[in-house]
Amino acid sequence: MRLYQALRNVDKFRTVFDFGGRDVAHWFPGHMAKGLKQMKANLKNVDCIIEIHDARIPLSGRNPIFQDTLNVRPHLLVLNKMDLADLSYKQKVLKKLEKDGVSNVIFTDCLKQRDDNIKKLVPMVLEIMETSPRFNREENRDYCLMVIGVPNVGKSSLINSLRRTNLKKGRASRVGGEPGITRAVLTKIQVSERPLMYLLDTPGVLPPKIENVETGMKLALCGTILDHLVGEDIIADYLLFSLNRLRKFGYVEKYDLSEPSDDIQHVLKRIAVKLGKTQRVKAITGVGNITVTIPNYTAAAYNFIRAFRKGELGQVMLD
Ligand SMILES: Nc1nc2c(ncn2[C@@H]2O[C@H](COP(=O)(O)OP(=O)(O)OP(=O)(O)O)[C@@H](O)[C@H]2O)c(=O)[nH]1
Repeated sequence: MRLYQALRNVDKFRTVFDFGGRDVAHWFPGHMAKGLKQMKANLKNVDCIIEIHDARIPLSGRNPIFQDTLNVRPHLLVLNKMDLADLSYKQKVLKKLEKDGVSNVIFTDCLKQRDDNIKKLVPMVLEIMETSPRFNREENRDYCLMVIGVPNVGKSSLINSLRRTNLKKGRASRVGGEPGITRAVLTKIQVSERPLMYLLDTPGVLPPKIENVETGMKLALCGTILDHLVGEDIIADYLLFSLNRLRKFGYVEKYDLSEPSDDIQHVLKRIAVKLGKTQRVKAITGVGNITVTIPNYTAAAYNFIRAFRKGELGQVMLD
């Protein structure tokens, strides 16, 4: 009976999120131009681009800056953090990506000690490369890959996971930079013996493409944009909105709520109380000073967002 009432309640929840006229222009600092320039300069030494993105937002935020290059160069899209994504949408996502011209896609979990998909990556890359012409590098017998992607999607983790899986050791032996590679910055790391395959050990960080505030908010939720630039309070509210929209009510039980709620202040208050995140503040009243206990909303918002990013509130597909 209570569940029935609670779900009826859910029907009255927000269906559209009010972004309050926020401007995303300053959400991404412009310091990445240097990295981009360097990446472009090194593309001539690269046979295949491994683009990595967050599996929870397979369509949002990918930077098309490399599109021109990607069109002519073998390209594999790795959708990482699959452990956090609702994979019941996998086929739909693959179809949509294929429609957009992205047909080489693999889902991975780079934190897993042994991820079968990571094992498949080198053979898949080889297959992609063998069916495409090699640009500028016909004479080379080894292959070189470059990992690119927006911040925090797991580029370094992918490189480590590839080393772990293919070289069976923690650290790969480094090889010196080839002429033409900016030696101080880019080093090649072997990831496979047969065929001989290397990847550039410094991943290329792309600024995400933020088409609108909602895309920006999804990127923020996944930890791609520094929280304080967007604001933890609004990220927490957008998280609550998204969980309700997707009917992912794990937060109700986790934080001892009586039912789903669309009111972020109410939810944060419950979280603060449950976690003991309260503050004692002095209040001056007509009858003297008293001390009152108030919830620490900021700490609660922080915890709510962290729990989501660790997968504790369920797997989601935000696109
Ligand atoms: N749940 C989960 N977390 C992951 C996975 N891969 C990476 N992470 C976590 O995501 C965070 C970012 O990973 P990094 O490998 O540093 O990402 P990056 O893209 O190199 O980050 P930048 O250098 O900031 O651009 C870390 O906390 C990782 O532990 C994954 O498959 N699943």
